[in-house]
Parts: sequence; C-alpha cells; structure tokens
Amino acid sequence: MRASQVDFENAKNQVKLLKKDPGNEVKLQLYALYKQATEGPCKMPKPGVFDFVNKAKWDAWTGLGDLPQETARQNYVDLVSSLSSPESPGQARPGAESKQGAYETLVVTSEDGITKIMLNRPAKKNAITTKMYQELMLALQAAGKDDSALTVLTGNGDYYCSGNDLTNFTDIPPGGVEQKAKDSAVLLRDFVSCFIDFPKPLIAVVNGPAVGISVTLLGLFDAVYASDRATFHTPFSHLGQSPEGCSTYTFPKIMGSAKAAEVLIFGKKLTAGEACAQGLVTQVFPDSTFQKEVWARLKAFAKLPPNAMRASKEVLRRGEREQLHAANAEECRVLQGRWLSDECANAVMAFLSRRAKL
Ligand SMILES: CCCCCC/C=C/C(=O)SCCNC(=O)CCNC(=O)[C@H](O)C(C)(C)COP(=O)(O)OP(=O)(O)OC[C@H]1O[C@@H](n2cnc3c(N)ncnc32)[C@H](O)[C@@H]1OP(=O)(O)O
Repeated sequence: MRASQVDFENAKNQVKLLKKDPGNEVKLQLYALYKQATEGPCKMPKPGVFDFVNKAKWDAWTGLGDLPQETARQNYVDLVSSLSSPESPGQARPGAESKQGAYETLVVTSEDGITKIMLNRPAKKNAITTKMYQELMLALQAAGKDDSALTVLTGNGDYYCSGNDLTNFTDIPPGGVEQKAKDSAVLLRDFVSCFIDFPKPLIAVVNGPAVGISVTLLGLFDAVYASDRATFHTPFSHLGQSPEGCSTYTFPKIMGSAKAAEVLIFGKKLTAGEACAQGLVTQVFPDSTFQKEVWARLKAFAKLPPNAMRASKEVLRRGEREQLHAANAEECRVLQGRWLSDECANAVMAFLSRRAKL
C-alpha cells in the first residue's frame, strides 16, 4: 500500500486520460492531494471571497492540514485508482484494484490482501453524511465477502473523522422531526450492526483526530493503530446527545466504568497515548512514520491464513454478539429521544451558526 514515485507519476498521467469527468469535488481533491504531495501543506495566502475558483482550491488544499507528503501521494494514487472503471481498464494502478468506483464519499481499494476503505471528505474533516453511512454499509458488506484477508478503515486528510455530520439534522422529511429521529435511529442501528457482524479482521488506521461515532465504533474493531496526532473525543453531553456505537457495552469493558464515564458522560478528550493506556488503541506511532510502519505491519498480517483469522475472530466475538446488538438497540432508542430534545437542537444550531465548536 505504499505508492512509489513511479506510481504517483503514472497516476498523474492517468488523470489526463480519464474518459469521464469526475466532477468538481473530486477534481478539487485531486488538486489538493497533488499539491500536498509535491509541495507539502498550503502556505498560500487565502484568496478573496469573490475569487471563487482559487478559494475552493485553497479550501481543499488547506483542508489537508499537515498530512505528510508521502500519505498525500498514496491517497492521490488511491483516488485515481478508484476513478478507474471497467470501461476504462487502463486507468487502474497495476496491482491496486478499485472495488467500487461509484462511491461519492469513500475511496475503496484492494491490494496485497487488504481492502482499504477511506473516508473521503477531507475538507469537512470526514464528517459522516447520510450518504456516507449508506456507502459505508455497502463497502463493508462488499469487503466482508471479497477475497481480501483484512479490511481497514481510515480517513483522508488531517482528520480520521469528525463524527456525525451535524447538517444531517437539517434535512427534515415531510413527517417532521419525529420521523427524522425515527429514520435516523433505524439508519444508525443498521450501520452499527454492520460493524458488530463484520466477519473478518477489521482494523482502524486512525490518521488524525477522531470525534463522536468514529470513536465509539473503535470498540468493535480488532485492532486500532493511531498516529500520535490523533485525539479521541466523544462530546455527547455537550451536544445534548448520548453514546452509540455499542460504547455503553464496549468502553466499560475495555477501560473500566469510571474511565468510560469520564469519556462518554463528561466528554474528556483522550490523547492517543491515553487512549492506548486505556486499551482503546492497540498501538501509537509517531506521525512521521505512521503510514509506513502501520502498512508494513498490515501487509504482514494479510499474509496469515485468512480462514484461520476469521475463525479466531468468530470465537473471540461470538459470546458477546447478542449483548452488542442489545446495546446497539438500546442506544438508538435513547438517542431517538435525545434528538427531539431542546438540548440537542440548541447544540446543533450553535454549531451550524458557527457559535460553537468542540
Ligand atoms: C444517522 C444519524 C446517526 C447519528 C449518530 C450519532 C453520532 C454522533 C456523533 O458523532 S457526535 C459528534 C459530532 N461531531 C461534532 O460535533 C464535531 C463538530 N465539528 C467541530 O467541532 C470542528 O469542526 C472540529 C473540531 C471537528 C474541527 O475544527 P477545525 O479544525 O477548526 O475545522 P473547521 O471547524 O473549520 O471544519 C472544517 C469544515 O468541516 C466542517 N465540519 C467539521 N466537522 C463537522 C461535522 N461533524 N458536521 C458538519 N460539518 C463539519 C466545518 O463546518 C467546516 O466547514 P466549512 O469549511 O465552514 O464549510
């Protein structure tokens, strides 16, 4: 999964040969990743508000933060590879297979026995929209059945994920807010179930800060590797909400009830080192060598007999699957009520009107 300079040059040429226009959002991402890979973080002055094109480019590049150049190069190659389709077979990087070029919010690639699912809204810190929840479920279902040995979830840009996209709450259906809360609870329950039932080793490569549901879900992964830049934050009470992702079951089990309460009720933000000491993270790596060290390790894991790994996961998890589904159902029931509360409405409005940030 390490893109060489040759892979990068090939990808650059493939972009010019794309038969289908990938759309402005993807073009901006390609631009940003290319600039980051070749020049490092954006140091250009911010263009004026009426300079729309350059402002959009600047936003996309700046959105990548301090993403290492090597990682940007890899992500650029993966993105180009994901744009390839059966109609344009020459566009894929040799050795890397794009499983589903059709995702809008993800880049999914398979190589060396590993399917990598990358959250791909770097300018929005990889916040999870309704579309992204749906695409993640599809990508996980496909990865569970493909011939890769491992599945990896990671983020593009400087964040792993900023949790639920708070604009999800603004899209109110004809049935009103009650219907919205009900639909969201069903979506959330189905989404989390995909992680509970995932049949092969699932690994989180936490490339930067993680917020909300992207943190709580980590208790359902088989290994969590984090950059020392990552932080882990679950500000549910601040948002008038309550925990999900089976964290009411997994967190007390992983870190003990006192530490779990500190994180899930009082919103204590953990550093990567703290999350590792509390058992949520498997290992922390310096950001400068994170991608290199983690992918070398994952490649070695992917050479292990896949059926043995699946069988081991199954016996490790079988005993608790029922409790996990029960925790998921209860968390969604409580959240459905929270989403209708003034506390939640006020917190979301404050964020959306730029009056509040975590
Ligand atoms: C089906 C429903 C299921 C619900 C499941 C329940 C899940 C619950 C949760 O996950 S709770 C956690 C929700 N997340 C947050 O509250 C995070 C909100 N974001 C922030 O506080 C900040 O953006 C930040 C700390 C993550 C990053 O700050 P900073 O580095 O200063 O960057 P910006 O704020 O400028 O962010 C850039 C850009 O991204 C947009 N954005 C970031 N996070 C979210 C988000 N969660 N939802 C929507 N939009 C987000 C931000 O608005 C900026 O957009 P702009 O450039 O202004 O257009």
